Amino acid sequence: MGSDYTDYRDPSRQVQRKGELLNFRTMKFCEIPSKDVFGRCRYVSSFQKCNRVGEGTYGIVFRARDTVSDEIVALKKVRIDQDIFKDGFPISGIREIHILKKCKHENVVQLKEVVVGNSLESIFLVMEFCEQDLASLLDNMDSPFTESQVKCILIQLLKGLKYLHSNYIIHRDLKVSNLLLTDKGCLKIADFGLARYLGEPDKPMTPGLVTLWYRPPELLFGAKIQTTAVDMWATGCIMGELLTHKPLLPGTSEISQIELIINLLGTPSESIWPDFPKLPMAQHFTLKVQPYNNLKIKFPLLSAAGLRLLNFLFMYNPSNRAAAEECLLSTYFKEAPLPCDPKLMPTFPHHRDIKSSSGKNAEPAKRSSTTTSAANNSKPFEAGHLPTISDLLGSLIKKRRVD
Ligand SMILES: Nc1ncnc2c1ncn2[C@@H]1O[C@H](COP(=O)(O)OP(=O)(O)OP(=O)(O)O)[C@@H](O)[C@H]1O
Repeated sequence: MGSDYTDYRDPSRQVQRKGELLNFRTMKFCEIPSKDVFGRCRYVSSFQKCNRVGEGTYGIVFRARDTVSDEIVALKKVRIDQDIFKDGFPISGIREIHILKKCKHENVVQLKEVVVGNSLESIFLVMEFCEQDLASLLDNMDSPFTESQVKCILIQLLKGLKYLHSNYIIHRDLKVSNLLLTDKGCLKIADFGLARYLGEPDKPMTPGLVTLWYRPPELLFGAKIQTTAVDMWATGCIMGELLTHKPLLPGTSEISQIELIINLLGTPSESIWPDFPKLPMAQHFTLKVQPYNNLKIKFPLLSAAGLRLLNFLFMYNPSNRAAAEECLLSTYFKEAPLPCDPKLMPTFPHHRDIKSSSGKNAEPAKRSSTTTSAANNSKPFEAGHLPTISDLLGSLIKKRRVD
């Protein structure tokens, strides 16, 4: 390695050199291994914005056309604001790039490239385009999914999760709006802004991250360590939502979320969950006593195998909760009605084709990227030196440190 590993805190050395990255744990520069260099980023002006398809906490997503290849893609503008370095790790956008770059599975949304606008903060993820997300689909469907469609969706979700978990990636924000569906019936897990590698970082993870309705009891009771079981609880909530066509546990606060869980599954106890009394919040709450598991009442039409699967996903003790691989072996997927083939999933009307609010649908995406105040304050990239992803990450980290 040719890097001199100079300490970042040396004031004469605070500029990242080409091909280097600041390791923010050691605060030293290190050379980027060639396998991790993604190539030069294109400008976002190579894309023509068609319409906005979604907006989440961390970014706006557009349907766009690659003017070079003519391909339709999803362009997610990464929102770069105050949350950099929050809980000791760079912003969600950087996490998302880092993790998605490593993922290659048909049930995980594919990151094609990262493109840049006129400023350092203007960064876009170019992803394969998916015509639907399950949240807007559920909101707009006249009749619920059939059970065989639900099974088809669940199997794909579980395959995607099996891949992620076997690669030590925890998604941490599974919910219907983060599950995309192509017109070919292929489900893709998206939005890796909160994803983490299992066991990383060393310090405890923030417990309040997973969206409330999908948040598992261990996080509600303040567990600091998160495992892949977090995603499996969310999978149980998604299974319930797909079957009943409405959110299963729509709590309005952490307390009401805990109450809804207890109403459905009974009160947790040390006998079924030995670590429970040790959790920080377990000592603060006096829990309502509810001795019954009401899953069978909530899902009267679900087969015994379906109920077994749901119960396995809803184990209070995260160590006993079903793993994705185990769920895929469930009898539920082998009994009638059998899961439909993804190719036979119906094509649903496209509900998200909202016209861009500016009314300038065919404007190049670059236009919108230059209107943010952050963009206006920033130095444009020099012509002839398009950054690499590593340059971008390094610049962002440096900027925030200096700020
Ligand atoms: N690849 C894609 N193809 C089509 N639509 C997409 C794609 N990625 C995201 N979307 C749409 O944009 C919405 C928001 O995207 P995403 O969840 O990645 O953003 P976010 O800011 O991280 O959201 P959240 O608030 O859930 O954290 C999704 O619900 C979906 O409707």
